[in-house]
Amino acid sequence: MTSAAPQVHKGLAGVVADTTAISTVDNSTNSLLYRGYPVQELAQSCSFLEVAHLLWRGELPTAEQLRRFATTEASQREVGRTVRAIVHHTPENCHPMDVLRTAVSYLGADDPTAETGGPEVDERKALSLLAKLPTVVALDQRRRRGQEPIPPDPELGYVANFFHMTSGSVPDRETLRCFEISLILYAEHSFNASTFTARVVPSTLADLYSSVTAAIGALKGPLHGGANEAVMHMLTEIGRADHAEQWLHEALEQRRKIMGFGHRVYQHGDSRVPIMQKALEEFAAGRDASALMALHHKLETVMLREKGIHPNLDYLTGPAYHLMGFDIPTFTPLFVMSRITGWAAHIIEQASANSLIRPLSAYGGPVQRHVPLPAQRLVG
Ligand SMILES: CC(=O)SCCNC(=O)CCNC(=O)[C@H](O)C(C)(C)COP(=O)(O)OP(=O)(O)OC[C@H]1O[C@@H](n2cnc3c(N)ncnc32)[C@H](O)[C@@H]1OP(=O)(O)O
Ligand SMILES: O=C([O-])CC(=O)C(=O)O
Repeated sequence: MTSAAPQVHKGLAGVVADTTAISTVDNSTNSLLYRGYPVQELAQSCSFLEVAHLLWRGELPTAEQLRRFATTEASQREVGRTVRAIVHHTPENCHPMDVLRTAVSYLGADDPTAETGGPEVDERKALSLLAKLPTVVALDQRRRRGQEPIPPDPELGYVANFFHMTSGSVPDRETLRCFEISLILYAEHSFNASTFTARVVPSTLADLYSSVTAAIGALKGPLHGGANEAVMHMLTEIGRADHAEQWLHEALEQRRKIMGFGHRVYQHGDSRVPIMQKALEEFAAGRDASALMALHHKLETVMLREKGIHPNLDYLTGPAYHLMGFDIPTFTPLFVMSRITGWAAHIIEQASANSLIRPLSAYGGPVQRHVPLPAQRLVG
């Protein structure tokens, strides 16, 4: 008697892999809660560091807790000589995500407590990465532009310091706020591919740096975090609003995936899009952005009409980061600067109630056969 073929859940679609108390994405209401708070409310009135504290400790900080959290972050932004050398010597034609992944891997090797576990130790490592990742991203963008590095300024807030390190100046309030909103929206999104990766690694009892290194690799691809870059490449390829309709028809005919559209969880639109749309429109209003915004709007309208598929967050952050002056290959590293918060929260949660993550597979290879003798197989 043969047993029934196991049911395969390709891409783990629809599979509930574990319980989490960190966030929930509700497709039926298009809502997203971080530790119970609607992301709309967090984006409206909180700073990114408050959200990081919320994700890691479960509660928004008091004024004193926030002061201590921000002081520790500001004091840890410097990276040592070896990390600066890693950034400097990694080939310029590699992707900045490769540089970031390598830098995090090195930071793990350089931390004598890397193998030590426990939520407090892991949160300390995560805060150190939260502080250092912007420094690495800024160093890399500047060396690719042939510019001298700018050291972090501990007197500046997290977002202002990042702009200072990349461009040498702190932009206006609208730019800072639009960027901060993007970080809050990118911070956490339940069991997405990179976060699931971040949980698989510590499920073997490996350390936080190994987990973050692997998660950076998972975020890089254009079906996930890499889409924010792909959106801007696509908009550049289309060029003008009056080209959008024909371009889209041809792309769909060639069965191309339209970057920045669709989502595994949301069928009726990404809960974060309206918030980011408003932030982008307010930010773009005072800038010379009307041609890009017209193209952006047109493509979205035609895509919805032709395919009924809504944009995701990357469709908004791509042009926002472009208008803020970041180079396109830096966009996914900006996502990493934010998602380190969600990844670390999940790493800590996974460790607190661990079970090795090891699914089954259905076998689809050849039936059992026997290795021929050398005289029979090593011929020709
Ligand atoms: C922050 C983030 O990571 S958000 C996601 C960022 N990624 C992107 O923007 C890349 C473009 N989008 C996609 O590739 C997909 O929508 C994903 C990967 C995000 C989700 O994929 P899945 O849930 O596996 O859906 P899948 O790719 O099977 O799509 C289902 C159907 O919708 C179509 N579809 C979904 N997204 C798109 C798209 N962006 N362009 C064209 N068609 C699409 C598929 O072709 C498929 O149609 P079919 O059933 O006729 O073959
Ligand atoms: O949830 C997902 O699959 C992808 C996503 O939007 C995210 O990680 O922010």
